[in-house]
Formats: sequence, structure tokens, C-alpha cells
Amino acid sequence: MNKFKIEQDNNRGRKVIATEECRKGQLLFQEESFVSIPLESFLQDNKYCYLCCAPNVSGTIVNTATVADQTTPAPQSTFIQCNYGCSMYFCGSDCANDMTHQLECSFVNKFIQSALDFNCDISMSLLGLRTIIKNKLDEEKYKQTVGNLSVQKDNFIKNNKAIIDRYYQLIDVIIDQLVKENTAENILSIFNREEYTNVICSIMINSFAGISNDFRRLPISNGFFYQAALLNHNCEPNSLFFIQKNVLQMVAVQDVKPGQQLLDCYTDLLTPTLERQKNLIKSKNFVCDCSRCTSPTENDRFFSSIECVFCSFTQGNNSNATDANNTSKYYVSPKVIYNWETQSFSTTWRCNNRSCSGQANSREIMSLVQQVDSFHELLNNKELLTVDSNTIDPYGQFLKQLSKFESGILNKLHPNHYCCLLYNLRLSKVYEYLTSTADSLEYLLWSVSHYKEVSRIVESVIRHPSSEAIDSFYHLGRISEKCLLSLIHQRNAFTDQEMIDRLNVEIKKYLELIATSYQKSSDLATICYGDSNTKSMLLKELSLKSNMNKLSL
Ligand SMILES: C[S@@+](CC[C@H](N)C(=O)[O-])C[C@H]1O[C@@H](n2cnc3c(N)ncnc32)[C@H](O)[C@@H]1O
Repeated sequence: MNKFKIEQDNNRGRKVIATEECRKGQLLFQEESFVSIPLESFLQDNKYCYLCCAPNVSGTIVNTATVADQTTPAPQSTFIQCNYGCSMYFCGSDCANDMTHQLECSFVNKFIQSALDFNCDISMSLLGLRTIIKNKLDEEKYKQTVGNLSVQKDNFIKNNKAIIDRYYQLIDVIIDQLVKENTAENILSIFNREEYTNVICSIMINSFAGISNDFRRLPISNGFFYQAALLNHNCEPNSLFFIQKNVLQMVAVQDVKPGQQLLDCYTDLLTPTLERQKNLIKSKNFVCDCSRCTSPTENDRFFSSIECVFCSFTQGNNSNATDANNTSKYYVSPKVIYNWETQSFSTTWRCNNRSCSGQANSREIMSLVQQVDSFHELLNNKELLTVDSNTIDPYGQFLKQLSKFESGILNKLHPNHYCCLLYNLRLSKVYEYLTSTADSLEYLLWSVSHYKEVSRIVESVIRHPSSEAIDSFYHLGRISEKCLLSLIHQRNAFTDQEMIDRLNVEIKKYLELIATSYQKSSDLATICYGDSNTKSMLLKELSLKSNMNKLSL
């Protein structure tokens, strides 16, 4: 981190300050994790390497014993399974035979069992084990990195006693077992109760999630990245990180001047204030007071806002005030207060109209808030969204329930409200699904219009490039491609020239839309991740191809 210095902040521990100007899109630094591990849901399958978290691209595995017997080695893309005792999967013999794994292997199953017994996260428990083992192999590096983290630890333990106690129990049982098994003194000394729980606290405060390198962006791994762990949080960050395998790249997403603090975002930028704050309290133990969190309308993004019943009442009496485009509407948004004693949130709802006095927790506002909560719950109901191929109309129930909310609540939310984003995203997916089952052009067109709305909201909420915006444009391009194919299919079935000409005009429009969507997605990816990143290269290719298609018409 040559271009930065580390300073102390009274409330937030350390912070990272730029000493040189950094331009938007610039790679700020890159680092390999001290240790990393796949998340719990990926541990028992062969999707990611148990040591370096590389994805299993080919999806095939061979047994280590079989590899040894073969005269020709297994192809590079093939995963192998550990047969020393833990049965985890590795991307190759280098990782499977790595010294850290050799030392941890015989303890892995004990930790898994104990984590299950005490309701601890299995991946976190195993990352704790790997960290203390690696400490014995590379003590200097440990001291400089993991050992130098968690200045916020005391605070964290005070507020999360119940969770930490479970890890105390886990390690105590392991130590007991090892004593009963007459384990050698030097091995027993590795499993120090205080050190293990120290590391667990560090993981909770300072570890980073790796995201899958595809458009689903699923969290897949957890790791210690020392430099990145020193960056404090902001809901309008000037840097974003990207992890591939066990390497993290931190990229500037806004210009950073010398003397400015580097800030990244620990939570989903596309969630409203209340959600972000709950998440930060739960996962990182602080209440964020950034400008976005303290602004009554999230700096005019209105991400949590509901129409103010008092203002709409006053405006209703004033014939000039009604405006179909929402421009003259006023909205209430939550101001969040967290009580550390009772560990509970309370919210007061404020109107963005300064002269409005109706800002209290009035019954009307609270009833609207409750409706929004139920709407949100419905939109996130995984059961309703899971397609069961045995059901004749898998989405029928979902669409029926949605229509109840459409009339009741949608028009009371600001069009940039988080629920509107989710609503459009879910609907575009439902229509996309229905298109493939019913082969209907109409569903496709609806799906495209919902994706367009998703892109609009993402763009207006996130004023600088983010991975969500990249994905949103990519999806818009993808769904438009489907639409294009369907239009071509229909055009080819017509003999009437007038119809063919009309469809050709539509086809041209879609070619334009596809090219612009991929172009935007590719530009944003280059800014966010740099142009040598796999995702950026893939999108650039798509963009070039779609531009050529457009020109060839
Ligand atoms: C990943 S660490 C960041 C580095 C940390 N300042 C340090 O000295 O180790 C995360 C911790 O920093 C503190 N922190 C980061 N951003 C903050 C913010 N915006 N407001 C309050 N505390 C923050 C919290 O205690 C959080 O758990």
C-alpha cells in the first residue's frame, strides 16, 4: 500500500488515508489472503477447492488414490478428494498436499462435529482452525496480518457474548477430546482457548466474502485480507473489492484525493437505510452514520420512502398539487435509532417536506410501513419463487398475491423504493420463465420492460459504478437477446411484406438495446474491476459481438 498511510481514529480504530491521487477505475492494491475457506454450504461438495477456493470449472473429480496409480496425471481442471481423513475436495495435488492442510486434516471432522453440536458456523470454525495452524507455520506473517486485526474486539465481545460463548464451548470440547486421546503436548498447545476465540472474533469483524465469478454473484468463501480489512465502511464508498480464488483486488470507484480516507462498503449498497443499518449492527457491530444513512431521503434517492399521508391529505385539498409523475409528492423515510442496552432498533419517520408537521409515528404511517413489510416479505418468499416443474402454474399464486399489493401499496412508494426494485426484478424473472414455458412474445416484452426499470432504479440509487449495475445491464442485454430471437422467429413465419417491415423495425430496436446494454455493462466492469479481469473481458467480448450484429443489419 505505497500510496496510503494508516492512521488512528478515536472511534473507529485504524483508517487508511490516500497519500496520492487515485483515479476512478484504478487498481488500488491487490493481495493474497492469509487463509481462506469455502462457505458452509460448499464444504461438502466439489464446487470449490477447500484450500484456495478456486471453482471446479469442469465439475469432475477423481480420487487421490486413483491419481497415484495412473501413469498419466489427471487433467488440470479435475478436482481431487483428500483421502487422508477429511474427504474435502481440492483443485489439484498442490493444494491437497499443502502443509497447512496436512496439519489441519486430522482435526477437520472433529471441528465439524463440534460446530454442529454447538450451533456454530462450520466454515467459520474451520477457518479458525486453519488460521491457528497457519500461525504456527508462518508466525511472522500472522503477527503482521491477522494478529494485527480486531482492534474493535473488546467491543465486539461485549455485544456478542452469546455467539462467542458457543465457540468457547466448541474449542473446550475439542481440547477435552484431544486430552482424552493422549495427544502430544506440542499439538495440544496449538488449541489455545483464548487464541481460538480471538481468531473467531477477527473473522467476524475483519474477514471478507469472496463472490462467485459469474452473474449470480453468490458469496462462496471467507478469507483474511489484511490490507483490505483496515478500510472502514461507508454506504457511498470510494472503493469496491473483488475476490477471485484467494486474491482480492481493491478498485477506486470514485476519484480519491490525497488526504481522503479509503472507504469500502460492508453491506449490500442496494438495500435501504434500515436494512443496511441492521446488517451492519449484526455483522460488524456499529451503527453507520454516513451521509446516506443520516439523510432523510438517502440523498434524494428515496430508497426507503413512503408517501407522506399528511402532505398528500393537504395536497388533496389543493387542486394544483396532484402530479401523476410523483414530482410534487412528499415522502417519509426512517430515522434509525439503536439501543445498545436492549439491542433493539426503533425508527421515527420524517417527512422531506420541511413544513410538514406530520412526521410522528402516526397510525396511518405505521400501517403503511406494515404493508410495505408484508410486501417485502412476499417478494422475498423463496417458496413462492421456486419453480416446481410438477406444478401446472408455478407462478400463478405469486402473481395473484402480487396483484393485491400492486393496487394497495405500490403507488404509495417512491418509484426508487427498494420494494419497487425487488418487485420489478421478481416480475422480470417470472415473465422470463413464463416466456420459455409458454413461448410467448408478450411475456418477453413485459420481462424486458421490468428489467429496464430495474436498471433505472439501480442507476439512480448507485451514482457510481457498482457490480449490481453491471449485472443489471447484463441481464437486460440477455433478456433482450431472447426477445430478438423470438421476433426473428416470428418475422420468418410471415409472408406479408408490411408485417415483415414492421417486425424488422422492432428487430433493429432490440439490436440497439442489446448493444447498449452490453456496452454499459462492459464499461462499468472495466471501471470497477479493471480490463484484465475475467468478467470485464467476457463483457467486452459480448459488447463487441453485439455491436457487430447491430452494424451488420
Ligand atoms: C474491517 S474493520 C475496519 C478497520 C478497523 N477500523 C480497525 O482498526 O481494525 C471493521 C470495524 O471497524 C469499525 N468501523 C468501520 N467502519 C465504521 C463506521 N463507518 N462507523 C463506525 N465504525 C466503523 C467497526 O468497529 C468495524 O467492526
